[in-house]
Amino acid sequence: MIRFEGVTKRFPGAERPAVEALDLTVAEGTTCALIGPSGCGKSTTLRMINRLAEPDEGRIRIDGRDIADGDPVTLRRGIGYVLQGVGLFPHRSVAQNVATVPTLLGWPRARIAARVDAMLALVGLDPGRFRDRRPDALSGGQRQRVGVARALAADPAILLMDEPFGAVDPVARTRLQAEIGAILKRLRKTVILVTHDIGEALHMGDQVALMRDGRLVQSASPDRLLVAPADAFTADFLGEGRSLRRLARLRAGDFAQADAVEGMAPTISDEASLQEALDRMLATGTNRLALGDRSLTLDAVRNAARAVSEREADRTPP
Ligand SMILES: Nc1ncnc2c1ncn2[C@@H]1O[C@H](COP(=O)(O)OP(=O)(O)OP(=O)(O)O)[C@@H](O)[C@H]1O
Repeated sequence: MIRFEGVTKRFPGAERPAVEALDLTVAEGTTCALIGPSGCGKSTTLRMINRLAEPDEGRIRIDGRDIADGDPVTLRRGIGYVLQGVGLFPHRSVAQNVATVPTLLGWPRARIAARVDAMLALVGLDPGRFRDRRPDALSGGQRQRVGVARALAADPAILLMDEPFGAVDPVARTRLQAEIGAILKRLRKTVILVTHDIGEALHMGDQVALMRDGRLVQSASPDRLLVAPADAFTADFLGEGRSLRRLARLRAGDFAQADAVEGMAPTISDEASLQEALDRMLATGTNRLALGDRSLTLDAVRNAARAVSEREADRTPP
C-alpha cells in the first residue's frame, strides 16, 4: 500500500506548490490513475514515490514505512518505472535493456537470461525474434512493451507509469492498455499511472485521482467518478460523453431480463458492454438483443445511461 499523508512539494521560485497537502491511498494490487490538466502536479506526485523529488511537508509511506527513512537507490530497485518514449538504452539490445535491474542486483547469468525471455513472452514479444534487436529496430508499441518488460524484470511490487502509451498510435494504444492492464492485474502489482487520456484512466484505474493546481479534486472508482463527479470541474474534465463512457464499462449480461426474444433477433454475448449493445441495436435497427435465452432491451440501456444524466440534474441549482 502506498499512502500520501499531507504531502506538499514546492519548487524554488514557483507561485504555488506543485503538489499541496496531498492525502491519497493506493491499496496493494490496485491501479490508481492520476489525471488532470497540464502542470497540475501529476508527474511530481509520481516522482516523489521513487524520490526523484522530495516532499517539503508530509510523508509518503509504503507498507507503513516512511520512504524518507531509507536509501533512495534501494527504494528505486524495488519500484518499476515506465516513461513515455520509454528511455530504453539505444546501444543495448532488447535483452540487455530488460536485464538492467537484475544485472544491477547481481543475479547469475542463467537466471537473468531466463527472466528476460519470460518477461518478453509476458508482454507479447517472441524472445527468439526480439531478444537481440536494438530499440531502433522496434515499432513504438514494441518499445513500450520492452519498457514494461524492463520495469517488471526484478518483480517489483510497485510500478510507476508516466504517460506509458503516450507515444503510440491510438489503435496500438488501446491494445496495450487492455493487454498490459490485464497483466498488471494478474500479477497484482500496485500501479500509479499518470495519463492525459481520460479513457485510459477510466479503463486502467481501479481508482482515478483527478488533480488541479497541485490539489486533489476527487479520488474515486471510475464508475463513481462518472456517475457522481464532485464538482463542475470534474464533470467538465470527464467531458461530454460521460453516459457513453459509463455504458462502455457496464456488462450487457448484468442488464438482461429473463424473457427470451421471440423469432430471430441479433445476438450479443453477456460479456459485451452496453455501449457495444447500443451500437448493435443501432446497426441492426432493433430495440432488443438476444443473450442466450434472455434479452436486453433498449430501455434497459437507456436507463443505465440515465443514471449519469439524473445525477447531472441533481447538481443543477434550482
Ligand atoms: N524540477 C522542477 N523545477 C521547477 N518546477 C517544476 C519542476 N518540475 C515540475 N515543476 C513545476 O511543478 C508544476 C507541476 O508539474 P508536473 O510536471 O508535476 O505537472 P503534470 O501534471 O505532470 O504536468 P504535465 O501533464 O504537463 O506533464 C508545474 O508548474 C511545473 O512547471
